[in-house]
Amino acid sequence: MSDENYGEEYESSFLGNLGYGGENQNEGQASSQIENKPKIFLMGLKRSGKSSIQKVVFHKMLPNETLFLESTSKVVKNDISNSSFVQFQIWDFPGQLDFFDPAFDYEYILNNCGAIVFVIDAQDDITEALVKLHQTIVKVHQINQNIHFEVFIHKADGLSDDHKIDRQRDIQQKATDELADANIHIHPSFYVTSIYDHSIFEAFSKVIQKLIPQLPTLENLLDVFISRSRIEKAFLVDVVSKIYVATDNSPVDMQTYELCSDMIDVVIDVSCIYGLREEEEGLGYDQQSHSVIKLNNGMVLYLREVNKYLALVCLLRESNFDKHGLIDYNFICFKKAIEEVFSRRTAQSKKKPIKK
Ligand SMILES: Nc1nc2c(ncn2[C@@H]2O[C@H](COP(=O)(O)OP(=O)(O)OP(=O)(O)O)[C@@H](O)[C@H]2O)c(=O)[nH]1
Repeated sequence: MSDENYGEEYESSFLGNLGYGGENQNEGQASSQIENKPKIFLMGLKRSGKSSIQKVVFHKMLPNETLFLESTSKVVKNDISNSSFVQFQIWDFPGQLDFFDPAFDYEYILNNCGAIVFVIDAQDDITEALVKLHQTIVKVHQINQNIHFEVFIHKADGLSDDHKIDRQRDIQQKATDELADANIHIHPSFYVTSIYDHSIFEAFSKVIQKLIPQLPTLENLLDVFISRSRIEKAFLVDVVSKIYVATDNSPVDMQTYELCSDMIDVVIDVSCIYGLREEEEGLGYDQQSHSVIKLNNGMVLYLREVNKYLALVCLLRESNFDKHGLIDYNFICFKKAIEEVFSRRTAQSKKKPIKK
C-alpha cells in the first residue's frame, strides 16, 4: 500500500503544551514522538459506524450529522492529544480495505498498536462480521500478543432491550467459541454501543484506560479522596472529549456518568457565553473553573479543575456537603498528587532517547 492511501488529520493544538512537538522541538523529534504514541485501530465491515464513532467522540460531531458521512476510502490517522493522560493515535481503516493484503505492511504498523476496536453493526447480519473479527484476531495475535481486542456491538439504539442482550450474548458466545476452537487464548472485551447515547463514550473510556500505565495510581487516589470526603462517585474526565480517564473502584452507573459529563457541558457553555471577555477565545476552562449544582433528589454535583485538560466531577449526598471545606482541602491534596504523577511521567518521557 502506498502513502497516498493515508489521510492525516492531526488535531495537534495541544501537542506543544505537552512536549509533543511545538516550538521547543525540532520537527524530526516531534514526528518521531507522534509515531511512538500508542495507536488504536478502528476496524470492521463497511458502514459499521467506525468513522461516526471517531467523529462523535473526538470531533464533537452531532450523531445526526454522521448520516451524511461518506464511506472512508483511505486510512485516516488522527492524533488525539487533548489530555495529559490521553495521548494516542486513532487509525480509521476503511471497511473495504483488506488489512492482510500482502502488499500492505501490516506487521510494521501492528508493532506500535495498543488496541484494536472492532465495530460490528448490531442491526445487520453478523455472520460476515464475525468471520472478519476471527480472522483479524488470529492474524494480529501471531504478530503482536500485547494488543487489546475490543469489540463494539454497535448501533444498539435500533434494538429493543431484550434484543440487545440476545445480540450481545450471541456475538460474544460465537466469537469466544471460535477462538477457543482455534486454540487461541484471547478474551476480547465486548461493549454494547451507540453514538446516540453515552454508551460510546463509556466504552471508549474503558478502551483508553487500558492504555494508561498510571491507571492504578489514579484509581487509588480517587478511592482515598472519595472515602475521606464522603463522596459517592468521582470521575476524572478529559474535558474536551468527556472520556473519563479514571474513576474510583465503585461500579459505574451510566446515568451518573451522563450527569457528570453533562455538568462539564454546562460549565463550559456558561463560561464560554458569560465568562470570556469579548476579545478572548477558548474553552472558558481555567484554574478557577469550579462549580456546585444541587439536584432536586438530594444529591450534589461538584466539579473542580485538575489541570488544563482534566476535571474532577463528583456526585455526593447533600447532607454530606455540609463539610465542603473538608472536601475543598482534600481536593487540593488530590490535585497535588495528580500533578506529581503527571510531572514524573513528563520527566520520564523527556529522558527517553528518540528512536531514529
Ligand atoms: N442508528 C445508528 N446509526 C449509526 C450509528 N453509528 C453510525 N451510524 C450510521 O452508520 C452509517 C455508516 O457510518 P460510517 O461511520 O460512515 O461507517 P464506517 O464504518 O466508517 O464505513 P466505511 O467508511 O465504509 O468503512 C452512517 O449513516 C451513520 O449515521 C449508531 O450508533 N446508531
